[in-house]
Amino acid sequence: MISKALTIAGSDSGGGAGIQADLKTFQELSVYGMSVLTAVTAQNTLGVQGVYPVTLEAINQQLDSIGLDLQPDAVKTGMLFNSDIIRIVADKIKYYGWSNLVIDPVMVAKGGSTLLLQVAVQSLISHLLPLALVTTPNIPEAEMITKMTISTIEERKKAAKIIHGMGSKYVVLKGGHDTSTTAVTDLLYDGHEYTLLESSRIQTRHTHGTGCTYSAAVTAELAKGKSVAEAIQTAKAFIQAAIEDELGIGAGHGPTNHFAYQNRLRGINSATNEQ
Ligand SMILES: Nc1ncnc2c1ncn2[C@@H]1O[C@H](COP(=O)(O)OP(=O)(O)O)[C@@H](O)[C@H]1O
Ligand SMILES: Cc1ncc(COP(=O)(O)OP(=O)(O)O)c(N)n1
Repeated sequence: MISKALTIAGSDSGGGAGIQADLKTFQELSVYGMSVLTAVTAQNTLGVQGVYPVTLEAINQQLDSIGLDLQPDAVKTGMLFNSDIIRIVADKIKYYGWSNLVIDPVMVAKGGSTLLLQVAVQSLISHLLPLALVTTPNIPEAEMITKMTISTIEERKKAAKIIHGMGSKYVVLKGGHDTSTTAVTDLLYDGHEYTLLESSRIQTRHTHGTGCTYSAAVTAELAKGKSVAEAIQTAKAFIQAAIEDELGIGAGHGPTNHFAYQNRLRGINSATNEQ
C-alpha cells in the first residue's frame, strides 16, 4: 500500500515554497500527498505581495475530511499564521492520533514578510512542539523560540536542547542562514547526542522554499517508515540536489529544483531533461 503524507501549510502562488513545495517533494519521493490549506499567499520570486488566512471553519473541515477517511502516515506543518490556527491544528492532530509529526516553524519569508504573527510564537511552543517528532527551525526561528542569540555552534547546541526540552523528540537546527563559512551545517539533537550534518554551500540566489522542501522530504521518508536519522539523511541529499541543479526561473530568489534528486537517480540531466 502506498505511504501517505499530509501537509498543513500555506499556499505559495509562485510554487516554490509552502503547500506546492511540499506536494512536489512528496510526489518525487513516491509518497501520496494530501494538504490542508491554512492561508493563501500571493507570492513570487520577488517576495510576498499578499497574505490571506483561511477561515477557521474551512481549516477545521479540511482536517476532518482527512481524519475521517485518509489516515496520514506522517504529517508536517508549515505556515500557520496565527494562534487560533495553531490551536485548531494541534487539537485535531491529537484527536485523530496522527503521529510522525514534523514541525517546520515557519515565521518569516526570505524577503521579510510575516508568515506567523509574533504573538503566536508562544502558542506554537505550548500547543505544537510537545506533539512533534521532529522540529526543523532555521537560525532566526530558533532564536525566536528560545529568545537567545545564536552565532556559534555551542549556542546552536544550547538552542536545540531548549527546543527538545519543549517536547520535540528530535530537533534539526538548520544552518542555511549562517553565511560565515563555505559549508552549510545542520545540527541534529535527539536528546542524547548532537550530530553535525555538513554539506558544501552552493552559491546561488535561488533558495526560495529550501526549508519547506527539506521538511517535506523528512516527512515523506517518515511516512515510508524510515527512521528519523535515515529521513534526515535523504532530506539533506534531496535539498542539496534541488539547490545545486537550479532552475533559474523568476527575477528574484527562484525556487529549488524538485526534480533534481530523482533525475540524478534516473541518470537524467536536469539542464536538458534528457538521459
Ligand atoms: N546555499 C545553500 N547550500 C547548500 N545547502 C543549503 C543552502 N541554503 C540552505 N541549505 C540547506 O537547505 C535546508 C534549509 O535551510 P535553511 O535555509 O536554513 O532553512 P529555511 O529555508 O527554513 O530558512 C537545510 O538543510 C540547509 O542546510
Ligand atoms: C506559503 C509559504 N510557506 C512557507 C514559506 C517559507 O518558506 P521557506 O522554505 O522558509 O523559504 P523562504 O520563503 O524563506 O525562501 C513561504 N515563503 N511561503
